[in-house]
Amino acid sequence: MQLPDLDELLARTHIVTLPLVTRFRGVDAREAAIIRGTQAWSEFSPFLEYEDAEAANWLRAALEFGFDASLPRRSDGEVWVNATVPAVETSKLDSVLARFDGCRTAKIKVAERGQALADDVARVRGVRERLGSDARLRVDANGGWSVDEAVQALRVLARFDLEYAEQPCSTAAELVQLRRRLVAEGIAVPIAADESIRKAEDPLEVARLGAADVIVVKMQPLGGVRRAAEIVRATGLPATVSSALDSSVGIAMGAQLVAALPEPRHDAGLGTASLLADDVVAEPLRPRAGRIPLTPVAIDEAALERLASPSVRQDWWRARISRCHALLTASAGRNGY
Ligand SMILES: O=C(O)CCC(=O)c1ccccc1C(=O)O
Ligand SMILES: [Mg+2]
Repeated sequence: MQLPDLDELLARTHIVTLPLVTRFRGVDAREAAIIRGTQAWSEFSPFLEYEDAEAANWLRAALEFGFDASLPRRSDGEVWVNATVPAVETSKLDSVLARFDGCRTAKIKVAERGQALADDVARVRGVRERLGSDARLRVDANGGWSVDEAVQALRVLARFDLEYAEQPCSTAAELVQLRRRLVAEGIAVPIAADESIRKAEDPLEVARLGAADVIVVKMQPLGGVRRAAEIVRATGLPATVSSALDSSVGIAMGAQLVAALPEPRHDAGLGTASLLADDVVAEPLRPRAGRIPLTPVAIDEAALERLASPSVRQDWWRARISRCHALLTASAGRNGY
């Protein structure tokens, strides 16, 4: 695939600020670059604190999706998604869950800084009570527990029957230790790796070490549909595709990764358009009857204007895209793009 040159890429780019319904990952709004590709609308939205070397992978994903005519694209069918429950108080659970129509799986954030295990227990119990015994519940600690804390927490949370615990501890080595301790203590909670895949120098280390039962894959940080699918294949582990709290454009990119993976598939963390108070498409990809469609999204040009970021933020993003584009161009000889 030919990289679009920088001027063309920037001319095709809109920088937007999307307000969130509920605070998530410590922010109230999500900034994103929405790109009119030659093949599809595409998104570039690495988190603000990420360095260029890491953000360049996200640009690679955006370019593949927007400009690569040889990327297979499915427009029929649907993707099952999970409800994503931020680390809210139990009094907010009804209003959060109401945004995830028909979801049979929920992922609940736990180990939030400043909260206690009792808060996590109350939240998981509250979701179990509301969704019933047939629902699959996962928790995501974002690496917030030590091995001891994770054993203690999962011993209690296992009562609510967990599909898995995502990134309970921060390093792959800790996940290995934790899995041994859980087996030794008869605590039946599978472990999923997220940050240990998407932020690792070597995303296959998790599989080699036996650090996880499931891997979480996000198409932007892993450099696109093909690279992410290849990582899943190479690990040989079951995968959950998830968003990085993207606009509906990024969600549609994630849905194509789901479609590229073999079945059976875990319900995907692609219900997160429901956490946004505004979006760049006419019909946001919010779950209905627990699913989102694979049809290409229709951009709302008026929304791109309404949500346009302040000019200092536009300048910041355009400079970031320029630097990441230069990094990709420099490595294009080896990687194709
Ligand atoms: O997987 C989901 O349900 C939603 C996506 C999500 O949780 C997430 C979104 C942005 C950044 C990090 C994460 C995460 O999985 O840790
Ligand atoms: Mg996670």
